[in-house]
Amino acid sequence: MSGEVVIAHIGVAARPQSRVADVPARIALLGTGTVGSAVLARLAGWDGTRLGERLSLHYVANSRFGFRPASTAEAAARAVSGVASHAPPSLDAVAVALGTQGTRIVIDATASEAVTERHAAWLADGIHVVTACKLGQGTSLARWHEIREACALGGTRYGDSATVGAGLPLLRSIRALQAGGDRIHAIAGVLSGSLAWLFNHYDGLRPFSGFVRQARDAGYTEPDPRDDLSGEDVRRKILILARAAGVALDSAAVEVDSLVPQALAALSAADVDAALPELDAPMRERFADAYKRGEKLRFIARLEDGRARVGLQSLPADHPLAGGAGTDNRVAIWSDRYDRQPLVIQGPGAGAGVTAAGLLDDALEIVARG
Ligand SMILES: NC(=O)C1=CN([C@@H]2O[C@H](COP(=O)(O)OP(=O)(O)OC[C@H]3O[C@@H](n4cnc5c(N)ncnc54)[C@H](OP(=O)(O)O)[C@@H]3O)[C@@H](O)[C@H]2O)C=CC1
Ligand SMILES: N[C@@H](CC=O)C(=O)O
Repeated sequence: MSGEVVIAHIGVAARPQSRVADVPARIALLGTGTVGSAVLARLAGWDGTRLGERLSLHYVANSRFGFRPASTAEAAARAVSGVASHAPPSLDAVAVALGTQGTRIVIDATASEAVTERHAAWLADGIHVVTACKLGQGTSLARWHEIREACALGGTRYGDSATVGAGLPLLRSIRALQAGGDRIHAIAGVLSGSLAWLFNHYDGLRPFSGFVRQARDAGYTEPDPRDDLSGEDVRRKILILARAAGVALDSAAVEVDSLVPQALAALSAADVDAALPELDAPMRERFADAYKRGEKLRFIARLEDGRARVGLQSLPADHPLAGGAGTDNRVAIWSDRYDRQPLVIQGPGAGAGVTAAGLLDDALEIVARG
């Protein structure tokens, strides 16, 4: 029914929200790096298709400039060219560009604290947020609550599929189990795509630092690879999973065993690349110890009995969590129904294409639900 206005009530104390049927959702994309440019490419590939008709891009920004694109193809080209004549980026411009009517969605493909700080305000104002950034739900418990409350207030949704497993059906499965009355007992597995890739490729012969550079250049690491190597990225992911599973875990309650030597941790981001060889000797030693026992190194997160731990482990080669290839995440979930044999979910856990697809899946789901 073209032109019909629907009043949607989602969540507790939802604000009335108008939706004009058959009008595409208005999108703002923040971040045009590895993930953001793949979002633009996927959107541009949908031009003229049924999927493309559901989403309309109204604002694009990175840390250097922001603009209102004429089309997704133009946005993709301008974002890549980085033309200096664009206006500076503005987070205030996001809501203005999205307007006040219809379904409005911010896609956050940054790792920015400043952008994350806006999530709750957008949600409370009726703007949905779809994010690859883990700083919203994977840091303080207070912020996690703030986001839940803002969703309830604004009648909005927080699309988080890309925050864990780069869009793998992990959060979705945990929520589906709970919706069916299951309690989650434990979660364990490989949650970092870059660390999976590193330990699937490191051979103890060539320098570990060279593999880190390759993983960074392939777009698997965080903008600062120390966020992966320190276990911080995995801490955020296990927190997101734990909270989704009903365990209100505080960030400080996760025990994290970092791979980053003190000297490397203390450097500014600009000096990290040159200092990556600091990793080589300690990693060679850990690899050699595991190799002697016929074992494999895997960076594992575990949640059990309301406690979580994250760190590098040496596992027998036939251990269920030692499998997988490339950037594979491999996660086991124990619940009431999966009490002896866990549910295991495995697949690529980093990379531009899968992450962009996860973000746009969430955006399309919001559009479908209205
Ligand atoms: N890479 C992957 O495989 C995955 C990444 N993620 C998450 O996706 C997010 C993005 O990662 P990735 O694309 O690899 O990172 P990149 O460093 O490649 O891109 C980050 C982008 O964010 C932009 N940016 C930074 N600050 C702001 C700001 N205040 N406003 C607007 N844009 C800003 C940067 O601008 P500029 O271009 O000017 O530097 C850049 O375009 C991260 O949170 C990461 O954890 C999640 C799953 C998988
Ligand atoms: N740096 C992250 C990217 C996805 O979240 C990882 O290595 O898993």
